Amino acid sequence: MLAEALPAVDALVPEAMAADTSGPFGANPDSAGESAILVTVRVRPFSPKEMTLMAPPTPGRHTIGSNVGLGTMGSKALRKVVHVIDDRILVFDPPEEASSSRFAPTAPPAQTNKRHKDVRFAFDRVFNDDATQQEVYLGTTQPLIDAVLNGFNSTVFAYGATGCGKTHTISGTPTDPGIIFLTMKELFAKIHQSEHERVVEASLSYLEVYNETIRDLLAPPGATATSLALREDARRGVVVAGLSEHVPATVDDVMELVLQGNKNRTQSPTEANATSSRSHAVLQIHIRQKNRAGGLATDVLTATLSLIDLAGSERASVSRNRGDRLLEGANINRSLLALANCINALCDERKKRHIPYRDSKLTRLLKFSLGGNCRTVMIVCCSPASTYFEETYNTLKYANRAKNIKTKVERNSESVKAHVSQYVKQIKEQAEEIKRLRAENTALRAQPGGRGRSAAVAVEPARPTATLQLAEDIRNALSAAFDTVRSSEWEHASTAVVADACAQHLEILAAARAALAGDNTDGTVVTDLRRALEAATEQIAGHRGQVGRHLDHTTLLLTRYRRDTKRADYPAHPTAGRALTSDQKYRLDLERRALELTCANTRLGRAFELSQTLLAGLGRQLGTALAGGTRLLDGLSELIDAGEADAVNTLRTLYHAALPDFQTIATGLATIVTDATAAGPAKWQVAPPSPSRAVSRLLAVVPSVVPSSSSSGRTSPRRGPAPRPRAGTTSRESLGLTARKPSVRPGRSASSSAGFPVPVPPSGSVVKRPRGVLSAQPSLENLKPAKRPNVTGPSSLPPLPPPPPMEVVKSSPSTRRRPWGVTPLADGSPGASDRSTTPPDGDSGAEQSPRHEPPPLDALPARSILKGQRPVPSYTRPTAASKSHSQPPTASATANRIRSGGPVRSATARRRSRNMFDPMGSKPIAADAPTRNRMSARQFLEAAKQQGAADPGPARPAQSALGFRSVQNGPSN
Ligand SMILES: Nc1ncnc2c1ncn2[C@@H]1O[C@H](COP(=O)(O)OP(=O)(O)OP(=O)(O)O)[C@@H](O)[C@H]1O
Repeated sequence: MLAEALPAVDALVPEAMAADTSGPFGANPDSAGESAILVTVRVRPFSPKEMTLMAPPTPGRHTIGSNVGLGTMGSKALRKVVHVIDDRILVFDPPEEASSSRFAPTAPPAQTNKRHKDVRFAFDRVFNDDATQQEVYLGTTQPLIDAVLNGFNSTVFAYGATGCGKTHTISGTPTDPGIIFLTMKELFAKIHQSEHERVVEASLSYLEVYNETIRDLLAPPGATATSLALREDARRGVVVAGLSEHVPATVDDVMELVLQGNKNRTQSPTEANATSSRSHAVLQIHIRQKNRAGGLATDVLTATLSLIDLAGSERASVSRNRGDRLLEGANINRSLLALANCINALCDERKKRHIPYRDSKLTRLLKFSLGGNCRTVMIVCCSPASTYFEETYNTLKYANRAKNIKTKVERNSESVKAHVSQYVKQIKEQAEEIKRLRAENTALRAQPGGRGRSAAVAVEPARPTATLQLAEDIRNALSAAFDTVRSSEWEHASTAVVADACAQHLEILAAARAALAGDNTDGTVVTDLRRALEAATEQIAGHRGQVGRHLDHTTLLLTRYRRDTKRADYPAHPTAGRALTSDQKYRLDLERRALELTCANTRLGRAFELSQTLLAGLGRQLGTALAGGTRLLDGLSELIDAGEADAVNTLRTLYHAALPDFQTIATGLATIVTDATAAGPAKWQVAPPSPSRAVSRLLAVVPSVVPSSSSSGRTSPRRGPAPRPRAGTTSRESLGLTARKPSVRPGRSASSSAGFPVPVPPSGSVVKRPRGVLSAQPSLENLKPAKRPNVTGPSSLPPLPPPPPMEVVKSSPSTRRRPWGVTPLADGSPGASDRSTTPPDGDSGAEQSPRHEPPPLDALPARSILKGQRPVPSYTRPTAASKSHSQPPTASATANRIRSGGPVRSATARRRSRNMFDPMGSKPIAADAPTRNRMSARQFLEAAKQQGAADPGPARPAQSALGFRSVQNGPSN
């Protein structure tokens, strides 16, 4: 029934609001276009003081006065003049009956004839006195946040009479925060949410308009409080010049700034409000944002959210303010009147052409909020008490009028074309962003059990844990250790191989020496020599094969271990702090064994290489030795038909001619063995021969081959007594092999135990060593070789048993050839062509070398002495130059030819030459041996067998002297 009596609510609602059913700003609050100011009303509850003035609910008693203001307070009881019907409609000053029956059930029934205004107002939203701060926020400001973030300016201002709850609504209390806190909280939350998409910059300013002056509430401490000027900017709107701007990072920063500004705000107690704000406060948040993925032109959105707490209007007559308060009230009222005029003008089509914004600072500040590009929310605060009757009524009337104000909102979007330099900046920013995100990602991963929001990011390889690190350390330590010993291992291995091989070489040499030093011309000498050489060759070849097999075996093992090591991967994530797992131990063990094998493999490889080198060297040396032996045999074969004396002399000549070859070999080998044994004992799995072993083996044969300097020179090499060293010769001790009983002082000449000089370098000189021999210097005390100055040439060879004087055997030239061109002189001396004082090959080196004096005749074999003949001097090794430029002056022409490989050879000799043993296929034994085949020891033996079978040579001593038959059947004798 009452509802029917009430005027139609819809008639009171503006058209714009009638169409708006979905929200305070219509269906799409973020769309551009015309927008009406959102007008909301909040009715505060009665204050405790007002509650005491309320008329007791005594029935039948008139307790509510007429329309009285504050001036009438105390004299008459209060009544409620604002009745909220729903969230959009309120009734101002309803009749008592209606009030009592419908709006105020506790109020007494009206018993007066007083006329009530009974005006209904419809607003966008009406909040009753029990509305919470959150409800007010959600119904007024919250929709603006998205608008601001979409580039729309927005303003929220609280309007109303003093003491009606404007500050309470905008700022609130610490326990019940108002719109500022709630707005900032959500605004910053949304900014953080969009951080990965947009760069949002937020700044804040806070000012007050007090007595028509603008003051910065956040001015830095110490700054002079000056009135700030207002500027109008076509693009930015109204700007307060000199206003400080602050950049809060969080909502806490905002609240700190707001509290600081509130402290600075002018506030004074008045009769109406103990905490009356005497100024208009304007808090502005400036938002500037752009997309992170910007192109050539970047859209920059800017917007300003203004939260304004106006000062309350007051009637001077009622507020009883004096002095400053009165002045403040006058200014407040003036600015609010200017605001009311602007609102009236904005709503009046006729006056719309001129809006009096300039009438006050407040209206100038709110110019764009009321009539410009801005979404505006007006929160009208009013008191329900009758003491605020006039103020509330006027406020509601203005608010109702403000509903007609329409603003034209536009998105503040600005397209900023990026300069090239902008790209650099962007790249830098994005690089920093990536860095920051990576750090954040790493931090999130480091959290135990937490993947955080980076779970979607590609999983990086796991960082090594402590256990894995331990395993790595162990492996590295193993590697380092093996690397350290590897070089010394090589050294030892080399030494061992060289020492072993050199001992064998010396044995060969000793055997050769023994064979050649004898006067056995029946062929067994050369047979023995050949046997010794072949045996040594076979031995070394066998040794080489053994090393090669070791090498193959270890290579195979190494490959296998490496493959297994690859298979046994570390567990992906071993648990930190635990001991190594069995898998890890297995892998480490594999690695260790692989490393050991690597070392062993290296050692064996080195040994193999060395043995190969030595074998090659040995082959060359054997070839050289056999060349001499073959020449000797060739000579022997030629001597078959010669007379005994001639043959013996020729043989001796040949012996002396071949000897330098062996001496040279011996010199090199002695150096090798000295150096090798001095390098120290080798720790090698192939047990190296100890120096003492090598020496003892050598000594076992050396005494028998030391050439005797006494008597006949026919001393049996194996059975003869040990020779006594003499001046110019070298004993065993001088070789350094029995250094415990040195017989040669340092500095004196020395020769090897085999009767050969040991080339010890003089101080500062360099001794050329055979290939494959280590350069280690002798260091063992008992193996020091004796020093011998200037022993580099054949001229330093010790004197050897000279050949006996040639026996002149008269024979017919037709039957008795003189194949070697020995021409006896008439006086018993060699002929004029026989330059007995020079080597038969004309070696010029004789001039540089001391020539050995011939031994006394009685020292020569008796049967070889020929009267009037001078002994043939010992020869030095012929040089290539001497071979090519000079002819042997004397001695046997055959011997010279044989020695020089000349063309005059017997068929047998040529055949022997073709079968020359050259096991390693090394360089030609001599330049004059073009037809010599390269044969292995086995091939050599085979060839010998075949030749022996094919050409047994019934009575040719030369064949037996070659030793072929002896290889197969033993020495012929
Ligand atoms: N909704 C409300 N709920 C509870 N208390 C309120 C409410 N609104 C206002 N008050 C109280 O009323 C008193 C005055 O409020 P407030 O200071 O906010 O008024 P005002 O409009 O800001 O006055 P002025 O214009 O003089 O500054 C304060 O003590 C405040 O706590």
